[in-house]
Amino acid sequence: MDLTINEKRVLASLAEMKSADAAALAEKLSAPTDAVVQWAHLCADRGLAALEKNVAETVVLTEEGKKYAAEGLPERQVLASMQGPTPMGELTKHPLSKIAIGWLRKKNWITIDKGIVTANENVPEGEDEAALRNPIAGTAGCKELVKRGLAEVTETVSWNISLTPAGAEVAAAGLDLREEVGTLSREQILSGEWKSLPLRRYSVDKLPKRIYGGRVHPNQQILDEIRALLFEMGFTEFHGSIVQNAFWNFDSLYQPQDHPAREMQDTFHLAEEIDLPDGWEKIRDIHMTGGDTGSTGWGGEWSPEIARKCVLRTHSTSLSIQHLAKNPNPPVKAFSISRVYRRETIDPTHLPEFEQLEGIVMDKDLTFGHLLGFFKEFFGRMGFESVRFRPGYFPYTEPSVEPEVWVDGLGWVELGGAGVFRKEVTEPWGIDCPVLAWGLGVSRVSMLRMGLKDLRQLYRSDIDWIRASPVRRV
Ligand SMILES: N[C@@H](Cc1ccccc1)C(=O)O
Repeated sequence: MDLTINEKRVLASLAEMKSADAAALAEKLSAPTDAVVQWAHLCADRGLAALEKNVAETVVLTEEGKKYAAEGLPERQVLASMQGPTPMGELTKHPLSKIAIGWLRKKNWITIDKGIVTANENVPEGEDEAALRNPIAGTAGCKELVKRGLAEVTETVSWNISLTPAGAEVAAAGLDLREEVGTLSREQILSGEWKSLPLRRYSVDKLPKRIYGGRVHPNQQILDEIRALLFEMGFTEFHGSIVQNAFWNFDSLYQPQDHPAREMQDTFHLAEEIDLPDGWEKIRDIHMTGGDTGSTGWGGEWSPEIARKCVLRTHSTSLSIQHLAKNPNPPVKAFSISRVYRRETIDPTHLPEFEQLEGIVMDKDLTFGHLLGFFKEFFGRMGFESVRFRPGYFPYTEPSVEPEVWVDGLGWVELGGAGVFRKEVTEPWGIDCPVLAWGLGVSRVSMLRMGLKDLRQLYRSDIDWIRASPVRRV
């Protein structure tokens, strides 16, 4: 029989003690009682020991109960305070009257006649009062106290453990009580000593404790995946400052200075200003008259002061146009994953700070069809099978679309905007071939990939969620 060392120790001690209380056995074995009970149960499973469970109830008075044990129950105290027949109005002035009067009536300790309360004669100690003096579990008095919240019953479990005849036999045959060996030394192996050592058995069906190594945050994992995918598709990456002047965030993108997106409630405006780049006059002219692009422009005034004022970038298209201004010659195929900032009321699907995936492709002979084709390919590789396009509007693109992907259970989900940059946007920088451009909400993609209902989860330091959250294909 493959007894563990602990089972053997239990049997050996029982052989001496015959039968023992678990606590006594625990003391003899210098082990916690719980552990000893567990080992005894293992012996019992093999038919070598028998356990008898005893549940003892003990009654403990609550704080309130202790107080009444010293001062008497409220009804007893109020009764004692009465000197002859008392008007009810008078009696209710006693601080304990609220509790006491009900009990006085129920116990029939008083008689009330026309508002006058008279104490009855012969009011002996009740079972509850006796229990208050001497609480004995199980008595009617104690039950009453428990009901009134004056006492609590706790259960203590004790075990009596004894050897069965089979156990006695095993013990009598002799038990090897040497410590089991968990690791073998080189010497023990070479000398052959290992053959006679009591080796600890491995339990192969026990699960080990889970160890959590470090991991990349699931949201970052998705961002990394998107970057890798775009590099694979031949894109380069661009970066830029979070703080932009209105010129790059709005004006260079042919967004009129009175455009609602530029209002206080939509944008974080800063006190700083940044000077306009060389060639800014062209942008002014385009806004006012169309310059020499053939456009009519927006008309009206255009203020360089307004254009200098800084904002937290509201979209990464502000970086795209700067990348193009620096690289006006084809081909350009570049992307950026950047945080952008908008004044949003925080809710499960809106945050004032979120990531955008911005992309531009510039080359001779590119068409709108290439843009749609790119999305089919890109989203397909991201795990979204169906993509469709809804007409959209942006001041800087024509035509414009809003790509949507199909998500089972949600339907069509809008992911951002895209289009072909207008000549009002490209011509000032000497760009003369088509530029496909898009900006997508990456957090949306993350939510869909992780099956999240609340965007905020992505930014919470919720270690359990981070450990458990799978990043899956949609
Ligand atoms: N900037 C747009 C997205 C977009 C980018 C480029 C072209 C067209 C649309 C947005 O933030 O929603």
